[in-house]
Amino acid sequence: MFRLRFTTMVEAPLTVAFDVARALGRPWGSPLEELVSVRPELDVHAGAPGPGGRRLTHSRRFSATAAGTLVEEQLDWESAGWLGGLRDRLVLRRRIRRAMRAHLDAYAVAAERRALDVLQVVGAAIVDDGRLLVAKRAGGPYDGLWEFPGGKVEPGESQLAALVREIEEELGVPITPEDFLGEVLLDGVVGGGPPGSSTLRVWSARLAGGVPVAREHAELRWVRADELDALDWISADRPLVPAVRALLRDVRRPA
Ligand SMILES: Nc1nc2c([nH]c(=O)n2[C@H]2C[C@H](O)[C@@H](COP(=O)(O)OP(=O)(O)OP(=O)(O)O)O2)c(=O)[nH]1
Repeated sequence: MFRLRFTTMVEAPLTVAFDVARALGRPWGSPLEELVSVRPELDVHAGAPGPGGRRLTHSRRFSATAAGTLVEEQLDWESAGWLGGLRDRLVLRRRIRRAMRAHLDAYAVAAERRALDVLQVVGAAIVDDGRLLVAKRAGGPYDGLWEFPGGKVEPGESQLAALVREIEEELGVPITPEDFLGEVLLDGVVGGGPPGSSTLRVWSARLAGGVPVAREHAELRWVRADELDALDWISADRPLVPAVRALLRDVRRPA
């Protein structure tokens, strides 16, 4: 058996990175059978490409980072017999590595191009004195639910520039974004792109002056870590609550 690992960083939301990877398939002819598919985190396929009784398992993991989606791939190759194993190691491994590299370069370009058609939402987990600033939506389908202040990234705008602009518009204050906290899938169509493609990416942030005012929200509230669970969040945001809780605990820990 031999194993090959590849990593690719894609400037695209998790959903786009996952969907484009699935659509492009793999750089060899024979189809593999799906073993696991957890959109947008994990995709595992296995099968016997070509003659000789070899078995190949191909796993792809997708994780959100500040720079985009990190795609980690692993190929586990079981050869038929001792001689087959030697031949596969000497010849096939190099060939697969080359084919995968070309495939992954093309994949990154395709995913980044597709990402331009998908509307992206950014949010700020603004912390101060061990508390998080949460905002209650006013009107629309999420009326009365709590969220991270933020909004949609405009075409050509960087995500962090959009975050700073949205907070200035919504709360009337400047912020300094800090650490990337995570990315979650948004429900339905946020606007533009196929349904289910948009995600919310959240950064921790600090106030850089002033006092936040609810210009567009029904209410703003500073909450402690132990109050997070009880809030009536937009349901898409809930998976981010543990990261926010950890953030508030870190902030409170003495240096
Ligand atoms: N800002 C924000 N939006 C969220 C969160 N969770 C969530 O599902 N959303 C959804 C609600 C909206 O469909 C979309 C963000 O739209 P928005 O209305 O806040 O954006 P925007 O300020 O740019 O709005 P607009 O001027 O274009 O109407 O993302 C969240 O925590 N924060």
